[in-house]
Amino acid sequence: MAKQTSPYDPSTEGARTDFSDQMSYGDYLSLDAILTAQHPQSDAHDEMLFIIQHQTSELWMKLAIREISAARKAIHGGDLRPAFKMLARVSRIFEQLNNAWDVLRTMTPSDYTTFRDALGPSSGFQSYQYRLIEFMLGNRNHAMLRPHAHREDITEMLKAELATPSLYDEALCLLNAEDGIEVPADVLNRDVSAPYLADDAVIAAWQKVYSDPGKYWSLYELAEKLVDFEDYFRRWRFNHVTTVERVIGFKRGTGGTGGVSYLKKMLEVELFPELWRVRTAL
Ligand code: HEM
Ligand SMILES: N[C@@H](CC(=O)c1ccccc1NC=O)C(=O)O
Repeated sequence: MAKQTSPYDPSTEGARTDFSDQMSYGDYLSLDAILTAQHPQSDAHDEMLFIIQHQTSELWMKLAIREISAARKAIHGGDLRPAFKMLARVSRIFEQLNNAWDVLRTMTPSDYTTFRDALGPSSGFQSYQYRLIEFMLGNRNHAMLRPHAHREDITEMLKAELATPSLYDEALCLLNAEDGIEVPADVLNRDVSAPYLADDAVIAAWQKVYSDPGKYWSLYELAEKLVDFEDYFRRWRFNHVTTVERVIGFKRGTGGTGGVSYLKKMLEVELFPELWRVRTAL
């Protein structure tokens, strides 16, 4: 007969068990707030998946914003090593977001239509953290402020970002600070709130860096970190549009856009245009 053993009790080796007046795991992480923040608008089984997918994406975006903001500050101060670490982390965050589409893809059009109407006019198009990330990276379109007009605090925050040099503006400023490399004054002194337009002289400046990586190693590494990040960002956009086509076909979006047609147009956006164009010149 098998010997009867009682379940192991971790408190015998000192595991703490009394949190009546000490901070516990749930206290530290505010789990009561997070785990009671799911409010499905229907009885559909898949709506919880949809909500948690978006909430976790917003949490990762919160971290990405913090890292991009700190990286931009470090680049501004010429302190590249911490900036590299933070940009590498942002790429990994987007890799995480890219992998998360695999979970959402388990939701079929039949599943989604059971609760799509309950979403009303709400849409990811109104994600202010997503818009902030786009603005920080330099994709600055004032029309994207409009869905936030009903929230003065968010509008102010997004407008403040539009008035701040983007991550790429800071990279170009550093590029210009390098001996023997020049970025045109009209690029450096541009209206930072306007969309960035590719410039041939900036391609030439990056070309110097890529033609002699040993001499310009820090700028070379910075450029590659930015390209790496844009690569992951493009993959996020592509995964999104492919999932959308798979789930709603060519229906209009709840946000009012053409849906897939709008998202395909967004695939054309280039964040760091000269870093892609310089490759043709090498
Ligand atoms: C079945 C899943 C999804 C569908 C069918 C869907 C559909 C759409 C559509 C049609 C748009 C265009 C705007 C509109 O008219 O509504 C859009 C935009 C957007 N969605 Fe989704 N989406 C899905 C999942 C997600 C997820 C998981 C996220 C992550 C946060 C997300 C974030 C966004 C963002 C940020 C935009 C604005 C993109 C831009 O302006 O470039 N969506 N989505
Ligand atoms: N735009 C989607 C709805 C949607 O996906 C959505 C709705 C509310 C909150 C987040 C969403 N995700 C991305 O747009 C649709 O047209 O079905």
